[in-house]
Formats: sequence, C-alpha cells, structure tokens
Amino acid sequence: MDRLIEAIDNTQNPSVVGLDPTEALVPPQVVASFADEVRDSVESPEEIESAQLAVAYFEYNRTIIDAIADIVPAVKPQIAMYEALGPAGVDIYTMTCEYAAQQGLYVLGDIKRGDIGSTAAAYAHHLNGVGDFDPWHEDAVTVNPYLGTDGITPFVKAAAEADKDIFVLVRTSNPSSSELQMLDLADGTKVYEHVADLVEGWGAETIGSHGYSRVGAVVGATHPEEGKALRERMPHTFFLVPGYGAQGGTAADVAGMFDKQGSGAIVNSSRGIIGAWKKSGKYSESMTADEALDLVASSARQAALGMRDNLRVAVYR
Ligand SMILES: O=c1ccn([C@@H]2O[C@H](COP(=O)(O)O)[C@@H](O)[C@H]2O)c(=O)[nH]1
Repeated sequence: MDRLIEAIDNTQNPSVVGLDPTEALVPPQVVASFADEVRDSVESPEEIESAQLAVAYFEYNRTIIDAIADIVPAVKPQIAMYEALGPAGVDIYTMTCEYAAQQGLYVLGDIKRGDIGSTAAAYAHHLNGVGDFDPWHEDAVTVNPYLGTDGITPFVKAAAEADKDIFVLVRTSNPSSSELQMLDLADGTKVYEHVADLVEGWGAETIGSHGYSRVGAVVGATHPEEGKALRERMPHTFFLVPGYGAQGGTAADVAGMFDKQGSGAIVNSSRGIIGAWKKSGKYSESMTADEALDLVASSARQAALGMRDNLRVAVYR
C-alpha cells in the first residue's frame, strides 16, 4: 500500500476516479464518430455495436484520464462495464489500465473475484501476470471474501510477489448490504466485523513502511458510523471507500474512516466525476464529438477538484 499512500501524499488528494463507462455516459456523437472505423475492422455485422462502444469507451476514458492525471492519485476501472461488451470490452479494460499506469496513476481494478483456492490462484494472475508478462496493468484488485481464507491466500501471495495490493469487501455501500453483513454471530459480533478481523489477520505479514498492509478493505461511504468503528478495529488496514456522490455519501460521512494523520483511506467516485458533463448544463446535441469530449474533460476535472477540496476540508483538519 506504500505506493498508493505516497501517490495520495503527492497529490494531497485521497480520492480515486472510477472509470465505469456505460452507453448512457458517453456522449452519443462520440460513439457515432467511430462508426466508419469499426465497420471496416469487425468480422461480422453483429459485432459492430460492441466494437463501436468499446472504442468510444477508450476515447472517453483517455479524455478523462488526461483531464485528471495531475490532480488525483488513482483510478478504479470497473471491469463489469467492459466485460458487458465481450472481448472488445475486455481489450479496452486492459488498454485503459495500461494508459492510466503510463500517466503515473495507481490502477485499482474493481474485479471482485473470489473462488476456491485453485481457482483463486488463477484469478490472482491479475496481479502477478504470466511469467514476465503483466496483461492487466493493475496495481490492486478487489476481492470477495465469501469463500474464506483459501479464496484469499492466493491473492495475498500474488500481491506480495508483484508488490501489489488487494481490497477485500467488508462493509459494502449498497442498499441490501445489511442482509448478510449485519447478521449477529454467536459471540455478539456482526458478520462484517468478523470479516474485518479476518482481513486484519490476512494482511498481518505484509505491513509496509506507512503502517498499512497489502490487504485493504472496502468500506462504503454510506455507513459512516460503522466505517468509523472499523477504522479503530482495523489499524493496519487501508480502506477503499465507494459510495461517495452518486450513492449519497459525503465528505463528512467518510471523515471518520481516516486515521489521525489524515491517511488510511481513499474515496471513490465514478458517475459523479465521469458523468459530470451531463449535469454541467453546457451540453448540446449539436456539438461535434471533439467539443463533447472537451466538455467531458472540463466537467470531470471540475468535479474531481471539487471532491478533492471537500475531502481536504473534512479529512486534513
Ligand atoms: O461497496 C461497494 C463496492 C464497490 N462499489 C463500486 O464502486 C463504484 C461506485 O460507483 P458510483 O458511480 O460512484 O456510485 C462502482 O464501480 C461499484 O461497483 C460500490 O459502489 N460499493
């Protein structure tokens, strides 16, 4: 986690921009501008739509990355948005991760994998690659702990080998998260608290020079009180905090998830940054693709600066 913490220190910005493109978030003239290019490159007419969206997603992502790379430490591409397009989308996911890494950003792949040990070992190649080849270009991935220790150990091992990190789901931001996570166990703890204790244990051998291990936790901005209590309970665990912005979380809600030095967490916003152009009031259907991308860039930068400034006030107090 040392590299992430140093990137946050360098930017004085504990936020990560989520790259979660959807068809509704990319201006239509940008998608349309790739029609001729993909028509000549696909093997069958059925592939045209996904190929066209995929190249449009990459242009959109590159525009956003260029607009924010000097002010944020990290990006979090959500692989589901890319897998939804099939192989063309997966290619764009890896190209996005590579491009972001080339711009000096820490790349947190939101892949939420989890399986029995042998299969988890295969998923863990997201971190340690294939021989010397790193096809994914991620610095960290998210992992689902539902299968327990043997589903996590391969990721911890791969992360240590490759000098990378993982973030394990502990208290997620979504409305139904309490159905399982808030259940009471026989010893009086909640399920999510038990997972939190496991996560501290899974990371114990990998604590870096800033006091945090390679095994981070996902803690939703929508649970401020539980997040604050988890900060105390998990002194060596760095938090990835989604749920800011579009899901209702605020800077005040996440403040308690940071440690006394203003470290210990990074807050994600996806739609709130990459979709800011839609709320700018400046968009017009008559814009060219280049004009629309300029608006995407300026709106994303403005939203990212606003988030940074709000977090600075709430966290670096
Ligand atoms: O508990 C969780 C875990 C992951 N996510 C992911 O974060 C982003 C949030 O997107 P917004 O547009 O900022 O709401 C998305 O990729 C989720 O899959 C989460 O929201 N909550």
